[in-house]
Amino acid sequence: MTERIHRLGLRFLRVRWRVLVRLGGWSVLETAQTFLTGYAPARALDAGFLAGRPEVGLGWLAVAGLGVLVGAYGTARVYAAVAALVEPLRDRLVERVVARGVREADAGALSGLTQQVEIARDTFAGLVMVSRSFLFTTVGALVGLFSLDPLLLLVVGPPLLAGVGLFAATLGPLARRQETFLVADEALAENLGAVCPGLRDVTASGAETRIAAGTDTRIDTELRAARSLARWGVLRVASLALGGQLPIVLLLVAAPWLLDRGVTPGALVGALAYVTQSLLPALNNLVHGLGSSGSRLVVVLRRLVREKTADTTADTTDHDGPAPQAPTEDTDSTGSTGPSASHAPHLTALSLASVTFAYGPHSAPVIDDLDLDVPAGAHLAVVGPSGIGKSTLTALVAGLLRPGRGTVRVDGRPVTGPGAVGRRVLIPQEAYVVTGTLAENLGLLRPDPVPEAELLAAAEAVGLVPLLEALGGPSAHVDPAALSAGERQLVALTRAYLSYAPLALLDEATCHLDPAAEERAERAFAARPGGTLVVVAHRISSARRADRVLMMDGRRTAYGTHEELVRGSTSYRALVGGWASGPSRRSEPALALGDPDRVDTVAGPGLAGDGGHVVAHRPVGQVQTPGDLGDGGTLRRQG
Ligand SMILES: Nc1ncnc2c1ncn2[C@@H]1O[C@H](COP(=O)(O)OP(=O)(O)OP(=O)(O)O)[C@@H](O)[C@H]1O
Repeated sequence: MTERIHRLGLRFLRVRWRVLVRLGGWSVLETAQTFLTGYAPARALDAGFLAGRPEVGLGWLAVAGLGVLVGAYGTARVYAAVAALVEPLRDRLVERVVARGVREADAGALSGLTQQVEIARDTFAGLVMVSRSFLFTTVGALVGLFSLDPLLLLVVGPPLLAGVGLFAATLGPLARRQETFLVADEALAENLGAVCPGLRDVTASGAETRIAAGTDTRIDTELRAARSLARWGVLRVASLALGGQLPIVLLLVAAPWLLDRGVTPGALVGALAYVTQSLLPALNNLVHGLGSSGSRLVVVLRRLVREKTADTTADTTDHDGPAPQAPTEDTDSTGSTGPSASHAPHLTALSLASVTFAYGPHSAPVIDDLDLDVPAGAHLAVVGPSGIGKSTLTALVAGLLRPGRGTVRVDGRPVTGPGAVGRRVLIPQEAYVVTGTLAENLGLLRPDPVPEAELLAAAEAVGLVPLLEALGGPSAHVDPAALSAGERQLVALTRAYLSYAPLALLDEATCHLDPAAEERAERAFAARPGGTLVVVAHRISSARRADRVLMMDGRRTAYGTHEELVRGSTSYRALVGGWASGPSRRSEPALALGDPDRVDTVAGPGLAGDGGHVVAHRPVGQVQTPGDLGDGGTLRRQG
C-alpha cells in the first residue's frame, strides 16, 4: 500500500511539474533573503562600522532589510504555488471518498473520511513548505558561508551534514513507530467510543471485567508504542543538536583560529547569523515537521486511497479470542431515521459462516464450526440444554464476543464493523430500568425523541399498557427498584421494540412474564415491519410460535420448523418429551433439561462475565437439513 501511495504521489507531482517549477522559482527569492541574512551584516561590519564608514554599514543593513521584503514577497507567492499543488490533491481525494461513500451508502463513514481529507491536505501543505524551505534556506546559507570565507563552511558543514544524515537515518524507523502509535491511539479511541456510551449496558450484562480487560490491552499497546516513539524521538533531538547547535559552539570555539587565518570579525558574525537565524530554524522545522507529519500523511492517505472499507474487508479470523466491542443493547446513535435509513435491506438478516468460539485459548469451543442463515423477516427460536451456548450465540451476533474463527454478519455486514451498528438489539434476561420518566426509559435506544403516539402504540403492541396506566402515563417517574422483574422486562422489551434495529435478539428476555404476556411480546416483535426476531426460548410454546427452530445440542444441532425437528431430530424430540413429562409449576413446560420449570438455572445475565457458572461443555456441531436430521449430520440449511 505504501508503494502504491508513492507511485500515486509521483504521478501526481509529475503531472504538475509546472507548479513545481513555479514553486522553485519563488523559493529562490527566499534563498536570496537567506544569503543576505549573514552576508549583509558581515559587510556592514567589515566594510562599514569597523572601517569607520557607518554610512556603508547602514547601507548594508538597508540591503538586508530589502532582502527581508523581497523574501516576504517570495514567501507570499510560494503560498499561492503551494495552494495550486495542494488543492488538486484535496479535490482528488474528496472525489474518491465521496464516490466510496455513495457506493457504500454510509454517511457516517463519509463524514469521517472527508475530515481525513482535510487532515491530508493540511499535512501535505505543511510538508511541502517545510522541506522546500529547508532546501532553499540551506543552499542560501551555504553559498553565503562560502562567499564570506570557505573556512567557515569547513566549520559549519560537517556537523550540519552529520545532523541531517542522522535525521535521515531515523526517518524510516520513526515513521513506522509513529504509525504504530497512531493506529494504537485510534484503536483505543474507537474502543472507548464504543464502550463509554454503553456503560449502562455493560453493567447490565455483567461484562465489566471483560470490557475493562479489552480496554486495558489497548491502553498497554498504546503505552508501549508511545515509549518506543519517545526513545526514537531522542535521536531526533540529537540530530537537531548535532546539525543546528553544534555549529554555533564550533564557531565560537574556533573563533581565534579562524581570525588568525584571516576570517574577518564581520564574517564570523555573519556565519553565526546564518546558523542561528536560518539553518537552526529550518532544521528544527524539518525534523519536527517531516518526522511526525510525514507518517501521519502516509497513514491518512493509506486509508483514503484503499478501495474497500475496513467494514467490507474485516475478517474476524484475525482475532485470537473474545474481545467485547459493543454494548449489550446498541443502536445507531448517529441519527439514522429508521431501520432502512442508512443501509440497503439485505435478504439474509443474519448469517454465520464456520463460526467457532471458545472462552479461553485452551478451552474447548462452545460454538464449533457453526453455519446458519436467517432470512430477513424470519422468527427463529434457539433452544437447547442449559449451558450449551445459546447466550454465547446471541452475544456473538450482538458483537459482544468475537468468534475465534469464521464470520458473523448482520444484514450482510460483519457484526463487529461499524456497518452493523444499530442493526441489532439484544435484550438480556436481566432487564435494566433507569431512574427517570417512563418515556425516558423507553426512548433510550432512539437517537431522536419518540413521538407519544408511537410510544403508546409500542406499549400497546408489547403489552406495557397496564403498567403505563398504573404508573400514570409516559411522563410518570419510574423507581426501578419498585418494579417487579417482569415489569422491568416489559419496559426493556418496549424500549427495544422502539429502537430502529431490525434484528431483535431476545435472550430469555421474557422469562419473568407469564405465557400469555410472553406470547404477546414475541408476536409484537415478530410482526415489526422489516424486523427479524431471534428468541432464546424457554418454553415449548415459544418454539412452536417461531417459523424455524435452531436446536443446539453439540453434534446433534439441528435447524428447521418445530414439526420438522419433532419428526427428524432425536435430541429435539427428547427435549420436547422431557418438557411434556417433567414436573412443572407453570401452565406449560419450560425448555430446560433437568429443570423443566426454569431454563436459567445455569447462567445469570446473558453474558455471565467472570461470574458465569460452569456447566458441562457440549460442543456445537454444524446445522443439519430437516431432511437429514440424524445425529452428527453436517449439511447446511439455507434460509
Ligand atoms: N464468561 C464466560 N467465561 C467462561 N465460560 C463461560 C462464560 N460464559 C459462559 N461460559 C460457558 O460457556 C458455555 C455456554 O454458556 P451459555 O451461557 O452460552 O449457555 P446457554 O445455553 O445460554 O445456557 P442457559 O440456557 O443456561 O442460559 C457454558 O459452559 C458456560 O459455562
